[in-house]
Amino acid sequence: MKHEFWHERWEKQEIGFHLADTNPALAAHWQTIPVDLGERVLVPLCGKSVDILWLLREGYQVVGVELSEVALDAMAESIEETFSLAVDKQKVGDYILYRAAGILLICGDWFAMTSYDTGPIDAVYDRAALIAMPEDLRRQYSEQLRAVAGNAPQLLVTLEYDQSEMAGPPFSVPVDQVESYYGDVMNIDLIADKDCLIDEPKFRERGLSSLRERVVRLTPKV
Ligand SMILES: C[S@@+](CC[C@H](N)C(=O)[O-])C[C@H]1O[C@@H](n2cnc3c(N)ncnc32)[C@H](O)[C@@H]1O
Repeated sequence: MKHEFWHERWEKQEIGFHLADTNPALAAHWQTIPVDLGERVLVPLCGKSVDILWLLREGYQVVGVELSEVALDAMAESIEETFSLAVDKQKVGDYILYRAAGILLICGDWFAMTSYDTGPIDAVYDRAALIAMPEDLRRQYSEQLRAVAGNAPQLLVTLEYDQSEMAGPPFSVPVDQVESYYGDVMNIDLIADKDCLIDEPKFRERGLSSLRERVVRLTPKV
């Protein structure tokens, strides 16, 4: 997707993907990810996800990457309110960095990011990031994730539906596609699979006849 598409979503607040509450899949399954408290969790394409607040509350450090300054201004405000701390915002090179103890939010293009920008990553939480990418960008997204986070374990929430019934985003990304992106170096375990069309009237209105949410755990092959 062009950057303009996402900037416009945030300017117009057309952000149907944003959840007011912690994603139940994160709360239910994060403990199955081999990462210790205090370690650094990367949240690519983070928007203003309240899942970041959950990870911080649990005791992890968080690195978020997001294109939209509107989103990260809102994220920084929630962090300040929730944890009563000041988030420092500074333009550094091509990025705007938001920093506080244990928190780094990078405003910039994911595809330009390096591991030098993010620092070392111990685990990844991908909700609505891989599935926000059209098919022609998905491999590049996964290669970028591997470049930035190496083989860090990952909790990935994906959706599967008949792509001919609805144009994304979100796009349908079946588990075998996840396997094709990461399976050479990661074990791919399907840890939850639910029919979620009943909870998603807006997708029913967009023409979907079936929608499954799949939670996938990726751990490095030894
Ligand atoms: C579907 S939203 C998901 C946001 C968040 N993960 C959540 O669960 O609410 C995708 C996000 O990716 C951001 N994004 C899209 N392309 C990007 C890029 N190239 N670099 C950084 N962020 C990007 C968009 O601005 C948008 O906030």
